[in-house]
Amino acid sequence: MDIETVNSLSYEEFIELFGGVVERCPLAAAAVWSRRPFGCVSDVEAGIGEFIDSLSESGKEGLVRCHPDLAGRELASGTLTAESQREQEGAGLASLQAEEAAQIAGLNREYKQRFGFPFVICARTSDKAAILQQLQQRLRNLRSQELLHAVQEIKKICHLRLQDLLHRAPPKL
Ligand SMILES: NC(=O)N[C@H]1NC(=O)NC1=O
Repeated sequence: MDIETVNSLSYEEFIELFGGVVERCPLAAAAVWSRRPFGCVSDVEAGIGEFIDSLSESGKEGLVRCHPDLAGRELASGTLTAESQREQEGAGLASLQAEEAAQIAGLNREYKQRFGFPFVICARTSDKAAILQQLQQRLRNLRSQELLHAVQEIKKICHLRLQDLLHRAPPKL
């Protein structure tokens, strides 16, 4: 999809297409709408990045909380967003041994208790071993470091989701 196509989308079409690039936060796409026309496709990503950076600390925490647990209940029940389902399956989280699943669930719980938001990592640039290692390591961070880290991971997830969309054929909306 080229930039002319992106610029020609109505607000509703734009949100339908880009509303999920930040997990369960269509506001991120809605916030960049007024920046049209975009000069190039990476302007969309830059705009979303700036929107995220402009959030207050509690806003950033809210953004992190929009993310489902990795290998959590929603993966088991098939109620994740299509994007998250694909990402978690790709990292091997849908086929964990019972012991691995219990270990990740325990660490996710510990992480949430310590920081008050879920552990977020870009699953597509990771695998289950790296996720487990990162969970253990990041649990030792300060809360402020972790919030920054989680926001960086959200931007990576957003980048890859945008790449998927932009390399797709133009939408038939
Ligand atoms: N908790 C968490 O990291 N969730 C996610 N990571 C990812 O790549 N997709 C997600 O939904």
